[in-house]
Parts: sequence; structure tokens; C-alpha cells
Amino acid sequence: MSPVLELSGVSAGYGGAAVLEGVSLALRPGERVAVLGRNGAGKTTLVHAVFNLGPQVAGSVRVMGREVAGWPTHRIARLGIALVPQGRGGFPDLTVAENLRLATLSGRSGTWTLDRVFTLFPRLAERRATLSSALSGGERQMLAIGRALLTQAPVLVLDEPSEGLAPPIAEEVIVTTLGRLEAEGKTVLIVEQNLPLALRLCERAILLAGGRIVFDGASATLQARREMLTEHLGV
Ligand SMILES: Nc1ncnc2c1ncn2[C@@H]1O[C@H](COP(=O)(O)OP(=O)(O)OP(=O)(O)O)[C@@H](O)[C@H]1O
Repeated sequence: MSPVLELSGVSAGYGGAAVLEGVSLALRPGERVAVLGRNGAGKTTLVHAVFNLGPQVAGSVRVMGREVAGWPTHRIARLGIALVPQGRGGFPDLTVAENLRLATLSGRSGTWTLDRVFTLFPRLAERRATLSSALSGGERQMLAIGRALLTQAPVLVLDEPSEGLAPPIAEEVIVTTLGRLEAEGKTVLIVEQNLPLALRLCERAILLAGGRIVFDGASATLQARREMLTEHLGV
């Protein structure tokens, strides 16, 4: 099966300062892949390079087989890739239901409906009339994931979904989400600081250090490489 996302020799940075250098990776349909690395390793820059969200990018970025370098973000997303951004996005002055309804306007047909999102996250159903600015961190994360699902994109990229959440809440949201996405055969790229959770839920892991990929392989293999985890993640 051809990759749904493929980076070849990608370098990226800001204002002439390189953050990523020579990054190559390919995601096949249905894979769940964790991107790991210390603060500043370049994880968010990698995600932003895919969506053309700021960094200067050199090299090839292909989404669904199309070369997308330089495309505006909305056009890249329309190929069928959705971002759950760090900080979570959405419109703070709109209610939960309004934010979700806006996400359904992508024009893509699919199986995700508002009701299915509310079944996945019952807490959002209870809060449907609440302004999203009044949500807790966990609820805001559920909303961001719900919005991405409603675009019906087959590929989801989650940037640090557990950031700022109490560990049990982060675990609940991520386990619920990844369990559901696995059942649907969606492809998932997840930037995640919670190493045990990432390695448990994703069969493959990519470790970034100093803007380069230092490991790309089975999560179980990485888990056994204690010296690598200590050197590059400090665990
Ligand atoms: N918009 C920007 N302008 C300039 N430099 C940036 C910008 N965004 C990130 N950087 C720099 O790029 C480097 C990598 O940042 P990036 O956010 O990609 O790392 P990260 O691995 O996602 O880290 P974190 O876990 O802290 O989010 C850092 O040195 C950061 O200061």
C-alpha cells in the first residue's frame, strides 16, 4: 500500500535557523506512530512542516501521494489529513456543538456525525451548550479530537494531546481516542510526551533528537533500548 504521508530529506527551520535536518519517514494506511523527543527536538516543527504552518521547509512532503510543499494548509487538509493542534484550536466564543458543527463543513462524506462524537465523549454531550472557552483542559482536548474526526480525514495528526492534562485524564482521552481510531483503520501520527502510553498504544515509534531521526521502528524494540531512551529522553 502506498504511504498516506511521506517525508523525504526534509529540512525545516525558522528565519534561517535549522530545526529539522534530513528527515525521511513514511506512514502506511492504518499505522499508529508515536513521535518522541525531548523539548525542542523538533516534534512540533515536523508537524508544522507537514501542514505548512510556519517553518521554512526544504525537501519533499507528500500527502496521499501528492507533493504539497508550499500549499496552503486548508488545501493540504482537504487531501484527508487532520491536525489536532497543540493548544487545541477551535473557537473559544462558540459552544461545543457550534464548534463541532463547523468542523462538519469540510465537504467530505464519512461515518462521523455529531452523535457519534457525543457517544465517544459523553462529557462533550453534557457540555454541548457550553462555550468552549469554559471547558476544562480534558474537555477541550476531546473537542479538538471531535473536530478532527468530523472532517472525516483518514489520517490524524495529534500534537501533544496529553499536554497540561492530569495523567488519568490524559490517559482516558488518549486511550479512548486511539482505541476507536484503531477500530476504524485510521492512520495516526501522535506527538506524545507520555512515553509508556505512547509505546503501549502505537506499534511504531520515531525518536527525534537534535532535529534528526535517531530511531524509527517497532515500539517494543525502542522500549528495550534503555540506553537510547536515557540519552535522548532522559528516562
Ligand atoms: N515559530 C518559531 N519561530 C522560531 N523558532 C521556533 C518557532 N517554533 C519553534 N521554534 C524553535 O525550534 C526548536 C524546536 O521547536 P519544536 O516546537 O519543534 O520542538 P518540540 O520537540 O515540539 O518541543 P516541545 O516538546 O517543547 O513542544 C526550538 O528551539 C524552538 O525554540
